[in-house]
Amino acid sequence: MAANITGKWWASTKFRGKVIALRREDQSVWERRASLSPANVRRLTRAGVKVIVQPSNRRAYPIQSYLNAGAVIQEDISEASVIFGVKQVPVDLLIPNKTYCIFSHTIKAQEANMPLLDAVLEKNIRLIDYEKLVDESGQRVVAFGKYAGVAGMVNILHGLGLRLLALGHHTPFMHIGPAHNYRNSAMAKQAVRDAGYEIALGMMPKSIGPLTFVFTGSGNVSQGAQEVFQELPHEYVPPEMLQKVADHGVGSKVYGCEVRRRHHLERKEGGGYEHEEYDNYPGKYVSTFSKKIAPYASVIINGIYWAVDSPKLLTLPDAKALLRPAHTPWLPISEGAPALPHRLLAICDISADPGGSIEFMNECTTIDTPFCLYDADSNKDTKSFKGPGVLVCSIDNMPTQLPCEATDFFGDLVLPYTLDILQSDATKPLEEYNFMPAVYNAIIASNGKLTPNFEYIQELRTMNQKSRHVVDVESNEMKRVLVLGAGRVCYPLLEYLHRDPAVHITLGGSVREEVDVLSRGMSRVSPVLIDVNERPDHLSSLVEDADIVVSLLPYHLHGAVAEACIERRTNMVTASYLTPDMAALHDKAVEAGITVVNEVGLDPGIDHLLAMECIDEVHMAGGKVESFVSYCGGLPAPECSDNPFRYKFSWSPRGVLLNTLGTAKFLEDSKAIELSAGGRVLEYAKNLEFLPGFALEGYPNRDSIRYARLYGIAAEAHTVFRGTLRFKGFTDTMIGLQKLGLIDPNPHPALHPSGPDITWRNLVCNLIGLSTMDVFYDNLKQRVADKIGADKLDAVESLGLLDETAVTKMSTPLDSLCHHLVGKLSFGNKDRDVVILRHDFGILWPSGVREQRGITLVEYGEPGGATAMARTVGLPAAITANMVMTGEIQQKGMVLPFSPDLYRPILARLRNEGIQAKESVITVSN
Ligand SMILES: NC(=O)c1ccc[n+]([C@@H]2O[C@H](COP(=O)([O-])OP(=O)(O)OC[C@H]3O[C@@H](n4cnc5c(N)ncnc54)[C@H](O)[C@@H]3O)[C@@H](O)[C@H]2O)c1
Ligand SMILES: N[C@@H](CCCCN[C@@H](CCC(=O)O)C(=O)O)C(=O)O
Repeated sequence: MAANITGKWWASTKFRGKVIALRREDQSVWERRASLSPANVRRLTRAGVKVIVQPSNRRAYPIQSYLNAGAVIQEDISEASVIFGVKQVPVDLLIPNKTYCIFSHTIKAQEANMPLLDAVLEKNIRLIDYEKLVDESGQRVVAFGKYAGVAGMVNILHGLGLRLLALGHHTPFMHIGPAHNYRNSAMAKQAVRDAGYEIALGMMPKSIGPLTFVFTGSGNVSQGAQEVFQELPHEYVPPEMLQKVADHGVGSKVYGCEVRRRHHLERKEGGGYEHEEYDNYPGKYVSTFSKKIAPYASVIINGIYWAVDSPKLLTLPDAKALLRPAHTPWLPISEGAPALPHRLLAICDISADPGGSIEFMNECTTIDTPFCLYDADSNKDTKSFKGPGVLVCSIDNMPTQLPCEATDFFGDLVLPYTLDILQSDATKPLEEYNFMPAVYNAIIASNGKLTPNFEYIQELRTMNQKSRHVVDVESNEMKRVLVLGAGRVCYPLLEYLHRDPAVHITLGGSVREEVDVLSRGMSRVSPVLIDVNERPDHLSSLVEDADIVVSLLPYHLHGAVAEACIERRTNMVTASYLTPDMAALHDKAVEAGITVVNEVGLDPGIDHLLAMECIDEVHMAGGKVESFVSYCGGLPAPECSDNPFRYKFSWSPRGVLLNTLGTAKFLEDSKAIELSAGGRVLEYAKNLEFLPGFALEGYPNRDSIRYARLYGIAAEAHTVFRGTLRFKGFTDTMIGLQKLGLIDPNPHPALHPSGPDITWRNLVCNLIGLSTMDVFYDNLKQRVADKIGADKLDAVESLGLLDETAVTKMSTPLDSLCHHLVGKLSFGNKDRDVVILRHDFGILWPSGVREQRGITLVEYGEPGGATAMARTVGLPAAITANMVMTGEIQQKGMVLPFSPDLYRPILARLRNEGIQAKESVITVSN
């Protein structure tokens, strides 16, 4: 209810003898406001109220003006029964048994202000919070909001000028200063108007295109901001027209768009918006702001009230999608008139809720440092105008930048309630008073207790304390990562995650030595022995204790881990292909609300990221990808390729061998080619010349046609091929072993672990069908040569497969051979590996020009240190895990890294780790 102060209230005798005080603000050096202006004080003193004003040279209204208004200026305010202030009061300055009217910031149980609330209760203070002075419809009746809007808009126009300059453009906004540089809002508006004349005269650079300003909310803040905006030559458009003006509007004015709830909120189920339902059940709604409105905004001025359970306007992943180049080929750009990096240039978050409606605003800026640049790829803020990102201004005390007007505005609103409040004597029971409902409902504490409406604060505190206690006790406020598998690619992942002191890692694996060795030297890595097949209960409890699981187990075990993650609602990351088993868990993962990111290693992984970066860029510029041929290999560096395979194991040996038996599908000149299992892929090997200094060959790897679809090039590409890279000689040797029957994953009676011992020579005799093992050695060699070709005999012999040494029997020929080869083909301490990844794109541009683009990544490992394979698998997986933990990836279910909000930040962070591909371009024809 609005208070009525009409009539000759000042003539009433009931105010005579009352004493109130206006305290000096001490919460911030910028705080120049007061809650009552000299004009307000004059009215009170005329009514016989004694108003004591504490001296302050910082207050914008000089002390003389309060003196002239009849106030008593003195340090000691203890005589007053009611003390008015703006911001929180230091605990030791709270005077017992008084009524205080302030913004206490305690109603959400804000931790920082709980000591203040405790002191209020202890000192028997009656606390009235302006934020809770509301009318019958729940609308706040006293607020500085309008001036937050005015100051915010001036600030963001000032920031926009500086940001555009850093991006290479002088604009009329350069002549607008920060709000506190102006004596009052009229002078600030004059500066805005002057900038507006220049805009109208066509002085905005053409290459930046039209500017659109989106205002969220329609309350005081938004209205204040729009008052300033309207000083520019402008046109308002409805949200549905925003895209059109963002693309094809003119530069001689700016465009405004006021976005109300109904424009972007819709029911999760069934769509539509209903005001009352939303007020009561905000959780039933989603916001389409990030998809339908934000992509067409140059500047967002956020002035909505945001409650914890209501949908966010912009999430962390939204920022990644928005901060990408806009497709505006019609703008006249050149080196001296560069294109903007993306359309969204600046956000003025006047709502200033860290982690709230603008999720990536995680700390308010200040009047001293009003701006930061938020870079979505690194998920970091910098206090700079230069570099990648969107400019954010989120000062939470903007009205104090225009202190006199803010004081006048607020004081006029609060004065009528002051008349009611000044009867208060905190020593007397609340029941003795008949406060007007607005005032009564704003009393948070009285007579040593929270008032009934605010008892929830105590519950909220208990809840907060409990959850903090759980965090403290159980995880020391740490993020808890469970890494499963302590094999060849694990170390760089651990090292990356362990850099964050707030991360604790549990490293689980079935081999004690592996988990112990890797945990050594990293204080926050705890080794745990676990066989995930044998101890599902143990797995489940480890998963329950984790915030995220990274599975670096052999890929056939990921399914069991994913089931445990679904059961325990824990997110998960793997570097492995999304197998049909894993894909089948998608719906369950969505239902459990968890994120499972797959294929974020090297191949699959970095290959996808680089492919998608190029494909999206080509598509954005109107081109087509006609062919995509990609090879990747984890190899020994050439100087370490001293064995018949020219190969050493830098990742799971069994996986390497099994892959030679897999099926493959690819598209070659519009013809789909399918290769059956059992070794056909090796027959398809061919020599490769893209790095002529290396003797490379390659053969098809799995189903490439699936990726044509997933990459979005199925309709335009005639060739899509993904292959495995080896040094020449690998496939010949492997074909030889296949022909001998050694690459066979099925059990063989001679290899039963509890059967009789057998030598490699005898096993080979058996496999090639010799009835006797007692065969003359030269004869055996001849028979082997007949079977596999004479050219492959040396390889078989030098691998010791014709020796009289015992086989470690592992049931199948493949596993027994794998065990044997691990001994022969492992990296020694002085060896190093190399990873080679090559993409060749055939691109057709709209002009008809054809281009051949090569993307090449060559990475060497450190002798005795991390292999290139481990770095290129472990780092993207670790970066992804980190992004899931920070909320940068929020998509639920089985996720692949094909969208820019994933591949851009992962690639950017890999570049920071020194992992960077090179690009070469050849224009082919016209
Ligand atoms: N995307 C890529 O580029 C890429 C590259 C390399 C590896 N990978 C994948 O990453 C994963 C790890 O590869 P790696 O080279 O480190 O493998 P690895 O064989 O060297 O290590 C596997 C680890 O899993 C452990 N393990 C095996 N069975 C287990 C069980 N039942 N319970 C608990 N632990 C068990 C082993 O002891 C070992 O620590 C594999 O799935 C692999 O296919 C992906
Ligand atoms: N194709 C290259 C690089 C392989 C990296 C390992 N990738 C595994 C992933 C298996 C998985 O975990 O799903 C593969 O088998 O290709 C090469 O063979 O040298």
